[in-house]
Amino acid sequence: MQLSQSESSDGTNVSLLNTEIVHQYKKSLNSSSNNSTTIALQEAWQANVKLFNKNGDHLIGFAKELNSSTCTEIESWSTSLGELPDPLLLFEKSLPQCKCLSINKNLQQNKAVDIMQSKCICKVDLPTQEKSEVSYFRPLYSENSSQESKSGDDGLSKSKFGRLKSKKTMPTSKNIVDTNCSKDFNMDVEKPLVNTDVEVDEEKAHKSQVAKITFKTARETLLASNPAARRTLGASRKAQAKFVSPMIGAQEKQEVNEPAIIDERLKHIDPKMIELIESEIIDKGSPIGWDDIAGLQQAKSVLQEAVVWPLLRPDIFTGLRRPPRGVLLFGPPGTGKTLIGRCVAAQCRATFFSISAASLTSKWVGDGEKMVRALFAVARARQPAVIFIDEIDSLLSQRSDSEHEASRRIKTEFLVQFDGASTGEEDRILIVGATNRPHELDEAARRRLVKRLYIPLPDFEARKQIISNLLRSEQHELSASHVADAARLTDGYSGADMKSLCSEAAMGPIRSVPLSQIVTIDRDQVRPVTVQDFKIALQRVRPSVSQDDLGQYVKWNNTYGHGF
Ligand SMILES: Nc1ncnc2c1ncn2[C@@H]1O[C@H](COP(=O)(O)OP(=O)(O)OP(=O)(O)O)[C@@H](O)[C@H]1O
Repeated sequence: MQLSQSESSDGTNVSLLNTEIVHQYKKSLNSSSNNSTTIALQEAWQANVKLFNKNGDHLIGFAKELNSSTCTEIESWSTSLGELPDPLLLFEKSLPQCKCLSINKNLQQNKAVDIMQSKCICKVDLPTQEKSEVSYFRPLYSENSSQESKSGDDGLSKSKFGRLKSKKTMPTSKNIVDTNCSKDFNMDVEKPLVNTDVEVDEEKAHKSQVAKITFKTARETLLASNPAARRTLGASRKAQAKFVSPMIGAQEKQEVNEPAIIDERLKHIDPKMIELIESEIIDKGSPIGWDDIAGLQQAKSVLQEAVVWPLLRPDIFTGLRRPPRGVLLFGPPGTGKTLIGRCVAAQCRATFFSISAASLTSKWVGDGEKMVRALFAVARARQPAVIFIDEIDSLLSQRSDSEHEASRRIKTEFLVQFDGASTGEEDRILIVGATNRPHELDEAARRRLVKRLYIPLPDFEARKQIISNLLRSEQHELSASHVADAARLTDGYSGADMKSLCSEAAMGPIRSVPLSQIVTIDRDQVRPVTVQDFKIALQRVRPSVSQDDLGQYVKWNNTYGHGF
């Protein structure tokens, strides 16, 4: 994504404060589907917020001066603008005001010029240190900007406030260059102010003040804090260019520790795939702790011992203590398998890659194989890493005659990569497979997923904990014994069912609000969740797992499971 469309010959990014850019920036921010880009854009946003807000008062004052004698709407406009935290809105609103129709009318009567000359608040000179921060403020799209810059003074002496005479519409990339506006904005603020001519002096001070408000693109912001990212951003990047993660934290870490290895491992990987993995597959949700997972004590302690400690201390878990590289979590749906995967990754301070096996064959049709290769390559570059494969049965199921050729190839590639990751002594990659259909896994998968842990339905204590945890963020009237009653009545419910139950109960207070008040009611006036709400919810939310299914899991666990 390219935000800045022009660079001056000396490499300085130049930009013009206009709605075109504001719009473009905003659009990029909203439409960015790529996490790395979004972060970079947000960095740019933050940088600009500071700049814009710092100068917001000045802009408002300036526009107010422009309008004060004529425009009746200016008072309410400036009042609301004064508190405006959003710099883009500020500019969207303030720039058109400078082109106020009534000003134009008054200009013809020479009134506005008088006002500006006598009252302009921009006479304040800048402290020397601040001047050095001031950057160019000239048309982004003008190829002749340097020329125009030279002629800027002339233009100004002819018509100091010529921009007010420009077209009523906001400048576009095309008309900016043609109007006096471009001359006015076209100033070299590093030139010393000339004190002999008071008018010119004021004018320059005014322009310096305005010129301080410089739009920073995402690229500029990112490069300022992370110069190495230059290699990954912008048009100069070739398809086979070395990958340098645009993530600022990760970048520093990689640069310092092992840049050569990372680049080497990703050399033959399609950069688009890497970007896709970075944005869609790496889970960046809030970290999960063991206490966030109710019950499942045995599974948790096995994982702690067999996986977390070894990943944290690879130096002492060697030889016979070498950890398994593959873990299988099996059990009914909604029992916390994904939660466990995320928790393990968080505890190991590992990058968590989460992918559904089904999406390899459907979402990335034709590219599944490449995606598997890229996934493991990125995981190697970002290790320690936990690769969580949901519905792993659909990837590693028993072979059948009807098996599609593409699926077979993905499966083969997966096993090759898996073996590569488990034999590499230095690699700290854990593959966690999750499935609701363990009996469909083939022998090759079973052999590789060494630790096979049954994740059953939550027991009474776990259900109590789930209800308590979920109610913590709600206003409610349930005592400990009420929670216990609800837990007793939910035998056979999965963790996900428990969550649905609590959500349903939490809707009770909302449903009791009269329809006419639903939009206006104060949050504090909504009544707390009651026992009665839970009773109603229990009639509506039923368990999703059948007893027959449970029997199958227990049987498979007895045969292949870890056996706790
Ligand atoms: N043991 C648990 N403790 C706390 N919450 C749980 C637990 N199990 C399930 N939940 C709740 O259920 C939701 C779904 O859990 P999760 O996605 O981990 O289940 P899953 O076993 O991976 O399901 P599936 O097999 O359908 O992918 C969680 O977001 C959480 O709110």
